[in-house]
Amino acid sequence: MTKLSVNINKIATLRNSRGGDVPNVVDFAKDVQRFGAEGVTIHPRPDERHIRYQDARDLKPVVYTEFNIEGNPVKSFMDLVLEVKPTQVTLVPDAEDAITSNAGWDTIKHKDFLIEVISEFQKNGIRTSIFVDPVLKQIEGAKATGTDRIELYTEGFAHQYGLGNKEGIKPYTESAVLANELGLGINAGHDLSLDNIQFFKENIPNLLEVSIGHALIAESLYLGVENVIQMYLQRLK
Ligand SMILES: CC(=O)[C@@H](O)[C@H](O)COP(=O)(O)O
Ligand SMILES: NCC(=O)COP(=O)(O)O
Repeated sequence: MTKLSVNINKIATLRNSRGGDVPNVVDFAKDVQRFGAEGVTIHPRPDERHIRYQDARDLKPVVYTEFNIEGNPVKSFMDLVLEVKPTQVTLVPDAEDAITSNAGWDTIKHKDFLIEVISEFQKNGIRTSIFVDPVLKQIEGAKATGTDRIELYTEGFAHQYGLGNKEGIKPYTESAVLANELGLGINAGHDLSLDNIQFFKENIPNLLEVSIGHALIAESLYLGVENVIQMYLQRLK
């Protein structure tokens, strides 16, 4: 059984574009859980261009499924996560000016740093996951950090799958087999979608959780727009 955690960053992006509170991210989080989502993911960035630090605090009392906060463990992020105490923190080595996450950790180079921050979160009862590329030595390196889980960075798979190349799954399957042998839990995310999720799941043994945002929100727009247009037309008769 693989849990679906909905990343609601894009809802905050839409809200921020008008400066008000529509759509409301807390209501959206309540609704995705009502509709069956098994987790809510946010990825606050230091510039707060979508999810704001205050959103994390406001979401804490309403997220009764798994609450996953992702981000680069700079001091302000660490303080926030230690205050909010989500179910899981996912550490992502994203540069401040990156449009979106674009690489996993070098778990060998940053081993000491990761050991330190991971143990701090674990001491506070927060499960840890670290964002990694599907590279065997990076999975071994992840094990050495003491993390509970890894999150496989799936952009490469999604890109290849979109081009019709199913071989792109291979490094992910091999990484998952190794992670299972090492006793690491396996999450995955980035550019997963209705098109590629089933194939991905079928090829990853013991996939515990996926976090999906960009495609899921875009798909919701496409799949909902007909209904909403009919509702407007009804009111304009
Ligand atoms: C780690 C990861 O792949 C996602 O959290 C992704 O980075 C979403 O962040 P943005 O919504 O800022 O693209
Ligand atoms: N961890 C991945 C995530 O939360 C969502 O990534 P995306 O679906 O917005 O690419």
